[in-house]
Amino acid sequence: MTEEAFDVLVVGSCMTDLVSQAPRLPKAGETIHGHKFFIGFGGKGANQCVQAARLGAKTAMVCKVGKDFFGDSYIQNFKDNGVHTDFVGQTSEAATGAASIIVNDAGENAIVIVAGANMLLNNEDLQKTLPSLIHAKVLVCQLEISPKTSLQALQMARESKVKTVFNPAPAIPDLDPEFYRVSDVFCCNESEAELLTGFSVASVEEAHRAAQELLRRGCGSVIITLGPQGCVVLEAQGSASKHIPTTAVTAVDTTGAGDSFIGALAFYMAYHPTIPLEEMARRANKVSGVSVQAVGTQTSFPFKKDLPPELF
Ligand SMILES: Nc1ncnc2c1ncn2[C@@H]1O[C@H](COP(=O)(O)OP(=O)(O)OP(=O)(O)O)[C@@H](O)[C@H]1O
Ligand SMILES: [K+]
Repeated sequence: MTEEAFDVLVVGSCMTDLVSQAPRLPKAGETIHGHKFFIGFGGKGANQCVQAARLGAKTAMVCKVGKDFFGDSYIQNFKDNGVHTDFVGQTSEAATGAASIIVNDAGENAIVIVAGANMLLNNEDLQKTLPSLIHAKVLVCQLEISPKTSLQALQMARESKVKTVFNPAPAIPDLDPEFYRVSDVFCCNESEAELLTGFSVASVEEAHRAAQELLRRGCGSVIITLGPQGCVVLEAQGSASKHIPTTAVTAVDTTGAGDSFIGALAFYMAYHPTIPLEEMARRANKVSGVSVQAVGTQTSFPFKKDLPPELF
């Protein structure tokens, strides 16, 4: 067992994106020629971990990949990004998570996600992280692995007084209410907030109302991200939520913006724990605002050296 100290631990998913660009989406039974193909590293957990690492966080990823080519190359990708891979398991029982994506010239897509090895990450894997987990500053979880494993990880962190960030994505309507109680920061986007609360979240005003409802369910604080409108932050019971607007940028590709925001938030919680959550959110807006100005997911995430020093 390793007992090296990691400040940010992410328990979550790894997915290999297999992207084909074609003039149109093929019909059932049809084969067509596309004009471009590329492989991307994705998965919400891995994306968030890579963004935190690029800002300078000492991170470890807790996940499961297949004993296959994509699993090997994902482990190399973590190493290339300075993410520790001590807790990346490889299984021969399932393939590395993959998303086969077809994008047509109108920018529409058709996607098949096979979660594969991600769904095999279990309690036994979490127990191996315990010596490191208890010394971590922040633990981050999402819902692209078994919800049971995510909840267990959040509970373990709570017991060790490690700060928890929970990103309920992709949202499930019947989320176990315990998730709220184990989240120090519950951070979601508009559509996730809508699905979870049943409220419409189409404006800043409506986001304020949804944030109050999510907080009422027991989390420590709530952030709802609002794309070009920044985010809404609600820090504690009885207080008012604040809108944290962001600077207008020319968005090229918003894929991964939410993950960039959460990775940055985890970085600030680990390394600047005394600054107010609103200020962390203001800075995370800036980091994710950079990511929307470049194509791809991890390829668009900024490094510390690309960002203004006042963010650190
Ligand atoms: N057009 C934009 N201009 C500036 N900042 C943006 C823009 N879009 C997103 N952001 C930043 O990224 C953060 C997260 O974006 P968003 O709320 O769209 O998350 P998301 O829906 O999870 O993203 P995605 O699903 O595209 O990864 C926002 O809070 C904001 O700070
Ligand atoms: K992007």
